Amino acid sequence: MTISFDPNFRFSPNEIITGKWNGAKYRIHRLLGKGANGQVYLVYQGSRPFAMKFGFHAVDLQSEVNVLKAMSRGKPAKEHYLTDIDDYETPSGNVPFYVMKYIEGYSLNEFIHRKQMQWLPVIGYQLLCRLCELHQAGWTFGDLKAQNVMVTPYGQVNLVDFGGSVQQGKSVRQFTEVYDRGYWGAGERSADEAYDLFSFAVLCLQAEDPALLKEAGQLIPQNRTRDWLLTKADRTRVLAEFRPLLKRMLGGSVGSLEAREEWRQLLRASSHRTQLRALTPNGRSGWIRGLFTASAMMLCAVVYMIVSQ
Ligand SMILES: Nc1ncnc2c1ncn2[C@@H]1O[C@H](COP(=O)(O)OP(=O)(O)OP(=O)(O)O)[C@@H](O)[C@H]1O
Repeated sequence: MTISFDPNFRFSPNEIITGKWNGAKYRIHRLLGKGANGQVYLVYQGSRPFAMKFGFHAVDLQSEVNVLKAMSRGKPAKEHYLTDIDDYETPSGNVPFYVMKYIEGYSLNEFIHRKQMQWLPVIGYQLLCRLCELHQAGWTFGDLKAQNVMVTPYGQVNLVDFGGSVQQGKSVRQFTEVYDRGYWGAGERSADEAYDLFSFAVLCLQAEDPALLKEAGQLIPQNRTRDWLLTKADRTRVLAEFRPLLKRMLGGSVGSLEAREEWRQLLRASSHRTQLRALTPNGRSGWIRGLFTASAMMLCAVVYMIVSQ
């Protein structure tokens, strides 16, 4: 019998989880995060780290597994994000879980806080790449928000929590209000590329202006409009060059492949300008200028590597 997992229950460090059907053993290390759908732990199999998600409800966990399986199709086994699906047997019944690649890093908000805002265009590009992969496979991510975007210490971007993902053409079933097109009266809650791109644009605006989430959450329904977001887009600084594209995403008039390509071009052009600025003498004193030049050159090197992949 499969049981619902009690949200207040916690596994202890060093507890061994043995899968009922596949027999794989994992050692619990620590809780990585918890949310509406389940708990995610960092576990080890020998010395290899993995992330293990226990679902509060088998049906929700199953739909996440379906997306992850679809995303792995056609890829070599070593590239699969999903590595095991099983049940954990307890005296009161089975608790379903799945095991995935452990993403060592920070959520988008934490990363920006640590690594500074100039990385935002690079992160944006990689996030668009992840969304394109999903869209090309026929899915919509659905619940795109800063907590569901993980950035590794080397600036690589991954999506986590596919609980809100649905096949294109269906209705979006899990969303977070401020990122939701419907909340802004800007379109249906239907799963399409434009739905994710709208959330992507809001996410970018929020990354530049963290107060946006609170302000937006307090708006009365009549004031929740696309125009309100467009005004915010006009105030972007780090993403100033990306404004027209962000506005088209808010307007639903661009597809994800086109957006990714345009973002790539803009990123490349803005990195050239950063490089020129870093190499041009200015009023900064010696060591400050050295630091500035070094960090600008590192950013440009990363951009070069990413856009030429
Ligand atoms: N593969 C992973 N590697 C590292 N950390 C992860 C991984 N998957 C999830 N996490 C962490 O666990 C947290 C909770 O996971 P997840 O978002 O899947 O749970 P949830 O119950 O579906 O949450 P929500 O209520 O937001 O839908 C994430 O925010 C992230 O910090």
